[in-house]
Amino acid sequence: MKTAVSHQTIESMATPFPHLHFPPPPPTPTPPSQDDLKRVAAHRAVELVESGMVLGLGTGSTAIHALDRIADLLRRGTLTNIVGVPTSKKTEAQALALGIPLVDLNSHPSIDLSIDGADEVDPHLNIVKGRGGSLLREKMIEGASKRFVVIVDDSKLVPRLGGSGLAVPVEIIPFGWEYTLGKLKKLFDGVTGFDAKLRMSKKVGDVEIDVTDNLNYIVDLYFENGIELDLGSISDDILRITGVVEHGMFLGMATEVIIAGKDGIKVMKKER
Ligand SMILES: O=C(CO)[C@H](O)[C@H](O)COP(=O)(O)O
Repeated sequence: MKTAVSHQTIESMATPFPHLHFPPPPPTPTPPSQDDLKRVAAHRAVELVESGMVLGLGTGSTAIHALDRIADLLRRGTLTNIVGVPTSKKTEAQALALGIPLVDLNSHPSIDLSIDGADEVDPHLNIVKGRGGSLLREKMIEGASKRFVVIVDDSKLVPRLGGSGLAVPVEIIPFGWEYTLGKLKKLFDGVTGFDAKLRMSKKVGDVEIDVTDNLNYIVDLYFENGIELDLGSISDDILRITGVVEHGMFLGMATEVIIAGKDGIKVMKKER
């Protein structure tokens, strides 16, 4: 009893109008997560999809948001008669699970619109792709597209390719891989901070070489200061090495890049 009285006294002292009930202050808004930003960029890109289109379906944690949205619009009947060309086996499985009808590049060599993520985007809309290992199919499908829309959160913007410290991937054939790796190392001999490594993947209790959907290997090229050389020339030089299948620099291919940041969406468009 004594305790209750003294408690009320303290409360009355703390609140000048103890009979009034004040609602709790509104919660401070939490900043969007990186995944929220990826979703925002993806949903904006899907606004470009029209019924009847042939779509290139990208690979990765950003592209999956586009797939989800397309599937949702198909279910609602807002979009009809869409077919997708998947850029990887993983995307193929995801699209099938979501009920997106699929075709392939052989039957549909001209694609209306491709939507895909990227690892890096430079100010000229050149991009690096292939951290997920799907660079070859992505480059074929996105290269066959009338419109290629890249969707990223703003952490992917770099002043020059290679500048994020992530790799520029190169897909090579398994035969003689050490020879091809050696040739790639020689190409950038003398470039400060350069390194090249065969991509390894961890399997349960074991370490194994990463194998692409095309049963090839990947060499990751690291440029400590980003690529300071002419991108077109080094693209040609890499592709000239016998044993190299393709690299992950997509130069001049993106028609637009949709960038989501905490302050909103920015769209960079290729100059015509
Ligand atoms: O090129 C890719 C896969 O080969 C991906 O698009 C790229 O790695 C970006 O992935 P994420 O959206 O998960 O960051």
